[in-house]
Amino acid sequence: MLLAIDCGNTNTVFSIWDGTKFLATWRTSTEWQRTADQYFVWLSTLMKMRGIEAEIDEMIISSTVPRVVFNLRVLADRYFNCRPVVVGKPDCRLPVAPRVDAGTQVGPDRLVNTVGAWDRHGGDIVVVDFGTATTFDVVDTDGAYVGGVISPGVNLSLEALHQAAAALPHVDVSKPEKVIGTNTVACMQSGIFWGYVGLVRGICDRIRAERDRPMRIIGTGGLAPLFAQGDMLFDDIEDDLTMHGLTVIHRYNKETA
Ligand SMILES: Nc1ncnc2c1ncn2[C@@H]1O[C@H](COP(=O)(O)OP(=O)(O)O)[C@@H](O)[C@H]1O
Ligand SMILES: CC(C)(COP(=O)(O)O)[C@@H](O)C(=O)NCCC(=O)O
Ligand SMILES: [K+]
Repeated sequence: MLLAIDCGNTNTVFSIWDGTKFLATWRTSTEWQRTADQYFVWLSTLMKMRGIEAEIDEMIISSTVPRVVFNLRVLADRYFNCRPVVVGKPDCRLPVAPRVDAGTQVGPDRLVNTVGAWDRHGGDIVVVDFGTATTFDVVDTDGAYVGGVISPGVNLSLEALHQAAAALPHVDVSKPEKVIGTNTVACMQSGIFWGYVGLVRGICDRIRAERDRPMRIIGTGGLAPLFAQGDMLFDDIEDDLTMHGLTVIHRYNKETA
């Protein structure tokens, strides 16, 4: 069985696969101090509760936080007796090499999104991923990652407002009834919601214009469905795109070993 791990700056998602069959997924906060033993206790408890008996013998990791990879490698070695494939490391091959400036370290999550989108839809795609940052990953006609856009994440922006302005409270993101807010919270929610709708729309339009061809827009991340209520932003919303990409990269590395 394969354990695929997508470690973002806020949350780490574990998912378990029997070949291409999805079995289960669980989410924990990202903390680089967490040890292999802690991961194992947490994961094995959840697997037992779900009645998943078979043993994990393969692992793939994508991590935007370099420090957490050490303990995840220990987890693989100590408990699953395997050597993980780590996206972004020289010994992890990608189906199509990225075309970016020499020396650039592309976020592994963005490479994985690109591979997942290419496998499902072919090329000429933009993946919009609502994580800690909101990223736009552009997939060329041949499936290569050819760059994109990094914007501040939705919750990060809300938190920054709260931190920097004494009179602005912590608020959760939601779709406001009206654009013109008549209280502080409604004003902030409008700024974030309609601001991000405009940001996504504007950046995607400019990417399409720069590439001068139709591009399919795929939204992913927990907040994609919320922003899709504001405008026709996405052709598809695929919550499992990063995990799918991880399984594709894992299979590719196995087959080309
Ligand atoms: N369905 C959701 N509703 C509200 N907030 C969400 C939802 N899904 C994720 N978030 C928030 O969005 C932010 C990014 O989450 P996540 O996608 O896990 O980021 P990352 O991949 O960078 O770790 C976090 O602050 C998280 O709490
Ligand atoms: C842009 C990111 C911070 C997004 O991370 P996330 O929101 O998924 O935690 C991450 O992909 C990253 O650290 N990228 C490195 C720079 C780059 O992709 O060009
Ligand atoms: K992500």
